[in-house]
Amino acid sequence: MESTSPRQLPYTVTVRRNPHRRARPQSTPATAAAGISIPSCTVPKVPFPTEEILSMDISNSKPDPENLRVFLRIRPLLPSKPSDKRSGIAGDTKARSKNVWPQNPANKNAARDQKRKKNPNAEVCVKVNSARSVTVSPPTALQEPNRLKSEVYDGFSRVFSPDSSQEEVYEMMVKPLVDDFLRGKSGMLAAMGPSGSGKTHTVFGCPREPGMVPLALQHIFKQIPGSSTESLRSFYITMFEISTERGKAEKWVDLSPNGGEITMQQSNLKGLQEIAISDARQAESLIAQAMQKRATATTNSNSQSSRSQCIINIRGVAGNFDGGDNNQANDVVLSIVDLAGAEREKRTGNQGARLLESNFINNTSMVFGLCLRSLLEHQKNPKKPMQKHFQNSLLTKYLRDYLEGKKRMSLILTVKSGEEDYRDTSHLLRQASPYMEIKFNNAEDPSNIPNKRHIQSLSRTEQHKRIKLTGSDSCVIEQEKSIELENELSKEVAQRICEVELSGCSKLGVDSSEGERNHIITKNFAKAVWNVLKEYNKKLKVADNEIQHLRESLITENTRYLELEKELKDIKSYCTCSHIKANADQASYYDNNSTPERLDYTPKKDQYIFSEVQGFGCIDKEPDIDTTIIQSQTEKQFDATVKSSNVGEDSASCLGPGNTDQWNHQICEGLCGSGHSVEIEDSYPNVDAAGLMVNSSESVVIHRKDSCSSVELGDLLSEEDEESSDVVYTEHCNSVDRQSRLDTSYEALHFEKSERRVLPSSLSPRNVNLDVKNETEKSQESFNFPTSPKEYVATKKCNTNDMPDSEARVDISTKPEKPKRRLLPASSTLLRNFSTLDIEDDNEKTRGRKKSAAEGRTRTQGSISLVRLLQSNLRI
Ligand SMILES: Nc1ncnc2c1ncn2[C@@H]1O[C@H](COP(=O)(O)OP(=O)(O)OP(=O)(O)O)[C@@H](O)[C@H]1O
Repeated sequence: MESTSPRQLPYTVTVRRNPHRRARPQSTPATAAAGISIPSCTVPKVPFPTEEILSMDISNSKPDPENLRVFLRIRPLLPSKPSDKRSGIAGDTKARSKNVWPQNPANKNAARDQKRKKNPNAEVCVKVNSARSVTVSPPTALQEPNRLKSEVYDGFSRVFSPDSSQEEVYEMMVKPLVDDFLRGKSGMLAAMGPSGSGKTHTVFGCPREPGMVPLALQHIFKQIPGSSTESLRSFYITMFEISTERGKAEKWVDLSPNGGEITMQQSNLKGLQEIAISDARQAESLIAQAMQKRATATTNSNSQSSRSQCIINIRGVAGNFDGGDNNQANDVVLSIVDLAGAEREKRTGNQGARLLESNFINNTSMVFGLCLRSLLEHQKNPKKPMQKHFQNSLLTKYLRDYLEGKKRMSLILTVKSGEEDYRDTSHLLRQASPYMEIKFNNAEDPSNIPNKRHIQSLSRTEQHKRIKLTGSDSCVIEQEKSIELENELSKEVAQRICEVELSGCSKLGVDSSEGERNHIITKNFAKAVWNVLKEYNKKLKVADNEIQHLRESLITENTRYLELEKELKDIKSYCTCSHIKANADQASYYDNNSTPERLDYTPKKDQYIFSEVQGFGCIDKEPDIDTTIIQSQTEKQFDATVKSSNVGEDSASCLGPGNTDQWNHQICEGLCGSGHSVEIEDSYPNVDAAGLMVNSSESVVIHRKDSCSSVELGDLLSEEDEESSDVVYTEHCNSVDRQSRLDTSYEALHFEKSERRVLPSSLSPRNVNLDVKNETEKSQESFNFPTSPKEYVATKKCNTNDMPDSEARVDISTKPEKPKRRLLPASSTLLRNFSTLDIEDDNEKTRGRKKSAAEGRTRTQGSISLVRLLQSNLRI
């Protein structure tokens, strides 16, 4: 797996927990034809790891989605003032103070201030844990009755402590947005928080402490001379608010110097003045004028509480400002939203119009929060559609793209740290802290990915009047652009897209286009595929080496097989008759050099031959010994049926007592002349005469008589032409006492005729007593007969190739096998009759015995006569 187990790829991706079961390796056609299976070395088929490739982590190809950045700023505890008035802001404080309830909170605030002076940290509900975490603790008075506990909120992009300055907040929160804006990336910053928590202070600030907008403008125009912002050569600013008229309806108000009420058509604001800005000072002046127009009111929470949602848009345009060639397709917008703070009726004590405003403000804040919550839930569970909460307020309608995650935005949460502000602070953090999980996966960049909607919006935007500010006073209203200009802009947009894709764009690190992202994905995928192919190439090389090794092994095995086959043929050739005939000369060599050692060259075969020779004795050796009967050694071995394929086929030796030598010699010569070898043992010179009959193919039955030795060669000639190599030795010495000396009178050593046998026998004279046992022992010592069963079996196997095991078994204790009946030719019958000396007594001698098949035959009169004649002629 895993199989040999496949190698792990370098970009290992766990694709299969349970590796696929691999099919058994199938033998190739070549090996199948050769009948050779190579299971262990067969290279398993490995499927192409498509899943692995697809599951590879190509981290560089897809940037991590950007989360919604949520900041938290804690307003410091401020000493209460009888009347909070901001310089430069016109307000009817007298009129508003009438609506504030309770009418005179000064006494209450004074007591609180004294308490705070004694212990500034005693009444703080928010404590900063770290740069990203805060703990909100309920006041002591609320802990036990309401069972409130401290809450820890973590994960903020940044937590600004009460001591943090505007510059610090700007550097950490707004400056990145401005930098992105200058690089062509739009963004929005929205300030949320309860009333009086410092939203307006953070966004706009005051002359001593300028807020984010003035600092951003200073940053923008300060960076223009540099090279990094040369792409954005002109900027425009729009300022407007969403307020309510007596709480009944929302309205758009243009906060520009000459602005008025505007309307919204679809997603566009009709009548909104866009003021071109050339420097930071000009822009700050416009902001100041806008703040004077903004609706504010005095509440118990804030002496100058904002009663509307204020939006500031700074649009950057590429190209020359003065030339009028505004390429709005590449516009980027930096939006800063100052939301009206949610208010609690009990705390604010609003009544009448303030109360209606408060409801509008709270409703807008609620819808704004619902939109973000819906976006978050949709991102967590895509099956859950986003609710269209944005339709419930003008603010959310305008900020739809941001609230649906299509554009990047940031949130700054402002809270008050006083213990009386615990509920507002806790509510805001519980509501807004989950927004940190919102991701901008499909954030569009209108500067680089223009779409139809964007172009349409641009065309509509061009219809608006533009206010060109050459100073603090002058303004120039630009004429409407024609449709032809729109087409030209579209062409230029297309060219710009091509340039960005081809040149790689200098903004690659910041804003990778879709084409570049696809290119990176394709590139990494190609790398992954290339690595996989390299691994497979290595595997193929290893497999080739194994195949080569197996081929060499196969060749070696074939060669070895051929050698073994050749050896087997040689062995078979040794076991055949023809081979023995071919080795007749070697047998003669034994005749002349009959030493036991030399007979061992083919021990399994020649031992038997030698045993026969041993039993047969020699014709011309030591005539003083009449007869030596050498039984084949180990009567027990040869008493049973011994099958041998080679023994006795060709060897024959005849011994005859005295006057029978000549005849026997003739017999021997006849046998030898017929191609049979005669095995003559020299190691037994005392053998005087013996009746020896060797059957070349089948069997020889020797009957010893007192008068003379007679040899019955009944089967000799009859089976001469048979090619059977099996020889069965069967020796039955029915009348011989193996433990006693042989009686001088010949006892018939009757060897029952068996199918194949050679019975070594020798006839000794009457006066000669021969200890058969001694001879047997001597022969065993002299010759290497297979005395052990194992050796015997080995010998048997060597000599009887075609013999069944059942026939090859040696059963010593069992009865001798009955000779099989055979039809003998006439010559065999004749010879057998001839070998029977006592014709008349034949029937009497066989009386009481088990009649053999041959003896059972009736002789014809002619054969009897012929036998008598031969006997008389041969003087037997
Ligand atoms: N960080 C601060 N440091 C000093 N004074 C602050 C800070 N934040 C707010 N203030 C003061 O607190 C008062 C209320 O602030 P601000 O008007 O900005 O609240 P707000 O959130 O805008 O309230 P509203 O929603 O009602 O408009 C102001 O007088 C302001 O000067």
